[in-house]
Amino acid sequence: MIDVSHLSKTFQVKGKEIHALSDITFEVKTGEICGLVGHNGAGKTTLVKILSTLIIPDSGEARVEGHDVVSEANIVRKLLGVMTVSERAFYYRLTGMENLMFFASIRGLSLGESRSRAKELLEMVGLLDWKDIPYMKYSTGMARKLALARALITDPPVILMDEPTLGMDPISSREFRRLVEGLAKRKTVLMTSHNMAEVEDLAQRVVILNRGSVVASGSPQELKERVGTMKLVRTRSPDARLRKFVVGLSDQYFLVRVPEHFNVEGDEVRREPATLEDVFVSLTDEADSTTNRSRGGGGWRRWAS
Ligand SMILES: Nc1ncnc2c1ncn2[C@@H]1O[C@H](COP(=O)(O)OP(=O)(O)OP(=O)(O)O)[C@@H](O)[C@H]1O
Repeated sequence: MIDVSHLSKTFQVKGKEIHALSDITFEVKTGEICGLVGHNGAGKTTLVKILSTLIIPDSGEARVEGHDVVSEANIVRKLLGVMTVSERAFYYRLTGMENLMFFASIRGLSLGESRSRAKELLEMVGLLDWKDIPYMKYSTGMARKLALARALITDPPVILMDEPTLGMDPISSREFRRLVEGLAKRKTVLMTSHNMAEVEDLAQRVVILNRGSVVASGSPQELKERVGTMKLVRTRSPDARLRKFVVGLSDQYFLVRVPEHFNVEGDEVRREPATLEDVFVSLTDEADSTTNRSRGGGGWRRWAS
């Protein structure tokens, strides 16, 4: 179980305050997959880093299986499996098997235990045939599966995944989702993602972050019902308010997909129930490109070694 209560975190950059998280509250129950979504810079990674005990919040509280991530950080680390997109997470020249055995041994397993656990996990994620191949030969999908296997070494009750399927092809990411789904029955899973279809497919609970605040949370169904029906309208001149709803261009017209209650001048093309992507677009501001920093900061390396 993950319990986040009134959590805030501010960074100082060149004398300027960046409110990465402001008064965040939500919970994820055991057996649930929670999708954490938000634009670039919305605060997702900051939240995952706080839960992973890598950075400390300014105020509020976060608990993993009832343990405080700040005062009981050592206990929390043992309860977590963390999967990130960091390319530096594995040793390139070592095989999948050797990598997993290495990480198992630093988690305190004996050589024999490390070998059998590594084999068990490689089988589980479908990489047994690749166990003796160096990591540098792995495809993106295989590398992600190995990262999932590593997160599971100690069979932790809580799994945190930061954009786990980034860069994966549709078939690999579907396979990956089924793996996570199988796991999640016994665990608590929090994953960040920019892929709304993936979140809709996997998550029982969705938390939408906008500029560091929770703008909505609930099941995908609840959130979709909240937005209701969307209408597709052909219009000549979408004003600034409509910019984020533009889904295409046709001849001299813009196609905008807006919630039913929006007044838009133009011809209505069709109406459809809202998808999770519609919910996201409706409830969040446009992405702020200035917050799109490079990823994989030093903090994650603590999990990689
Ligand atoms: N170490 C840091 N120092 C200064 N500012 C930071 C730091 N980490 C994050 N931020 C800022 O905090 C805000 C939230 O960043 P965060 O990485 O949590 O967003 P995100 O939702 O994960 O974004 P993305 O989808 O691009 O990964 C951004 O404005 C970011 O620039």
